[in-house]
Amino acid sequence: MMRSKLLSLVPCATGPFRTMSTTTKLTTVEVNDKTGIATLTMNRPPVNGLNLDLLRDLRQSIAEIEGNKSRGLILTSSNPTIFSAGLDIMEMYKPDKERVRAFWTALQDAWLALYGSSVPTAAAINGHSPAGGCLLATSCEYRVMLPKFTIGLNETKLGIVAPMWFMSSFLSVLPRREAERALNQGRMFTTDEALQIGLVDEAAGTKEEALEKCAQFIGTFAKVNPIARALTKQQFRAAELEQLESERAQDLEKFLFFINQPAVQKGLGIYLESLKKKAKN
Ligand SMILES: CCCCC/C=C\CCCC/C=C/C(=O)SCCNC(=O)CCNC(=O)[C@H](O)C(C)(C)COP(=O)(O)OP(=O)(O)OC[C@H]1O[C@@H](n2cnc3c(N)ncnc32)[C@H](O)[C@@H]1OP(=O)(O)O
Repeated sequence: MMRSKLLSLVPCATGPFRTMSTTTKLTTVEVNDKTGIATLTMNRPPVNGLNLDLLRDLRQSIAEIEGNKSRGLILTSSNPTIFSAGLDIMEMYKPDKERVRAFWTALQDAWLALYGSSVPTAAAINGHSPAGGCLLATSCEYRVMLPKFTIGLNETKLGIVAPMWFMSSFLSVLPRREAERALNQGRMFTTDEALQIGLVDEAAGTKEEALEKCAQFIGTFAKVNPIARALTKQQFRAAELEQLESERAQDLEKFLFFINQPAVQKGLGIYLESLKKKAKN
């Protein structure tokens, strides 16, 4: 994919300074040349639905951030009210056989890249973050969320099941008892509830403040040897990463089998209709 490079002056909390910015249609990577921190912004209107293209783009941007020696990665959204609406249901509803395989593979790749990233990661959750959106946020090491939005793994409410590795990310943040209950209930947490339970680390009043708090978290590693930090993180996350690596073919087949069940297709169709009806009103 062609990626246009440009230098831009962008305002930020500590004043305007130069950032190196790489833009594709669906994500933007901006590296602050003072802090060395990269901001990875999802930009797929209307709701940052994670489709094949956005997932591939995300993975490519994560690789780029690791390759350009950034000091950290902050994941956020260009949409003022939605971090990500999760997986694009259109990829799973009446799917094309080949595309849906590529879609799930791209999701596995994006998760492996983000959860296993060698750089410190933080999510500035500047909008709603259901299901796959929550997966992205909980794959990061730190979360700062804006008020009056919701976050959680709501899969059971849609009649679908979050795979083991979705649960791994959730479990790396929440105690097992809380994670199990929330997943079984398909519970969406408000910002206040998420803060209280520890699903997010901090609240912020504005996106700029959220980005600043994420940058402060990444700054806590300034005096830590980066190789020792990266290896320590990878040791913590190795079991979950290796599990998906070694079972990704079976995971794909399980997904395909499940998603092609008539009852699952019917449920997704009804859910899509309800979303569209709500959007019209
Ligand atoms: C044991 C073996 C297991 C194997 C695996 C089996 C199964 C696989 C499970 C996979 C796990 C799934 C993870 C997911 O992420 S599923 C997606 C879940 N996401 C949601 O439930 C969110 C739905 N969306 C919303 O709640 C809202 O849209 C919102 C994000 C809160 C934003 O609200 P608002 O600003 O009011 O926007 P609208 O609702 O009006 O939406 C605008 C248009 O966007 C369409 N939309 C919204 N979300 C999605 C989506 N996720 N996918 C596709 N399209 C979406 C919506 O229909 C509107 O479209 P329209 O303008 O054309 O009407």
